[in-house]
Amino acid sequence: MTPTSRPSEDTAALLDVRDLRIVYDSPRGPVEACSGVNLTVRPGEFVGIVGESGCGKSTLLFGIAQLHTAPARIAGGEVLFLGKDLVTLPPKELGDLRWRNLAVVMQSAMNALNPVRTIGDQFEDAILAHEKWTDERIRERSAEVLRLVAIDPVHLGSYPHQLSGGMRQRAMIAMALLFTPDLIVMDEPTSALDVVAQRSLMVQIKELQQKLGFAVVFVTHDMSLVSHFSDRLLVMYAGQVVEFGPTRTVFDTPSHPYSRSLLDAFPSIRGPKVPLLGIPGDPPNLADPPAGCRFNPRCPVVQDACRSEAPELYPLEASPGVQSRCLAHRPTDPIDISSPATEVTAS
Ligand SMILES: Nc1ncnc2c1ncn2[C@@H]1O[C@H](COP(=O)(O)OP(=O)(O)OP(=O)(O)O)[C@@H](O)[C@H]1O
Repeated sequence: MTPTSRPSEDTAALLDVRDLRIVYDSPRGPVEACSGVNLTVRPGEFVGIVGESGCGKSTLLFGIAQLHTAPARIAGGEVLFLGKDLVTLPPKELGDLRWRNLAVVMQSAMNALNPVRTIGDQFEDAILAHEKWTDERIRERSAEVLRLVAIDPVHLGSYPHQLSGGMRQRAMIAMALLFTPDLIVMDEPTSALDVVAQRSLMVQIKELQQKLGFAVVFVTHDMSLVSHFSDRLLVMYAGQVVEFGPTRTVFDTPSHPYSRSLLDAFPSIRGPKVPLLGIPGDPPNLADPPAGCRFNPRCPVVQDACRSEAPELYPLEASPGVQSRCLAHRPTDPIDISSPATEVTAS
């Protein structure tokens, strides 16, 4: 990847992911699920990551937290967090940073929590892995973080199966808050919940974030879910960042044709009723992505150049803070996508 793919150095960044490449080694060859991802997160910022299933969102999160396991491996790049590169950090130092400075909340609390240990025991394990606190201090802190997520501390004595799905997710968030980390990465923490519980959990995460000041990287495939809660939105497609910018701007005036298609595929809760447009075709096989722009076989405004020239992530002069991976946005010789699209090859 060339330096032009990294248009904005962000010296104030808490997390600075640089040209990260994550590969799954499969019997049929390497599958690059993250292809040169650049991403910055500032202290206290809420960054949403959206994209269709299989575009590499979870892989990226696992890579950021260095929780990836074989057959996944980091094939290049850096994950700078609090000035340290997590990719090369010795396991002991990485272990010290996790929970204390960087916490992770995964999709299903039922899988992440140990079913045969009480919530309180699991909080205690997490604390004792880092601190030699007294039993009383552990109890106090555990009760405090449960209260923060509106769960009665009496549930420190409960087993995960005794809590509702929403409570389990909130208990996981409480656990992530034990040391008030600088950053919490969340992989679809609301996806197993009904829409009402989803919204209430999102509101709660946002309130906690504003109160405690931690930054959030939040992965979802639901663009509308993060629209009200994130400061910046990163749109991923086929292992690459295709658009990154202030959420309102990306939402109101999406620049990349994929972002536009993704928005058209979700209903607006309050806006006028419009027919939902699906995105034709499927995301590509990452073992053999298409030449040129990876979205070209499905792009409604594809031009001939898109089939052979791979776009970089270009900063948009007209939209400060927005970057787009579309040849229409390259600073020199941008292509014209206003004319009717040539034939879309996706079925
Ligand atoms: N164990 C594996 N072996 C080979 N390839 C894999 C493996 N796990 C994931 N992949 C590849 O990585 C790509 C990205 O997967 P990932 O789970 O990160 O996507 P995602 O955007 O998080 O999807 P979802 O929204 O469904 O969770 C997949 O399309 C797949 O090609």
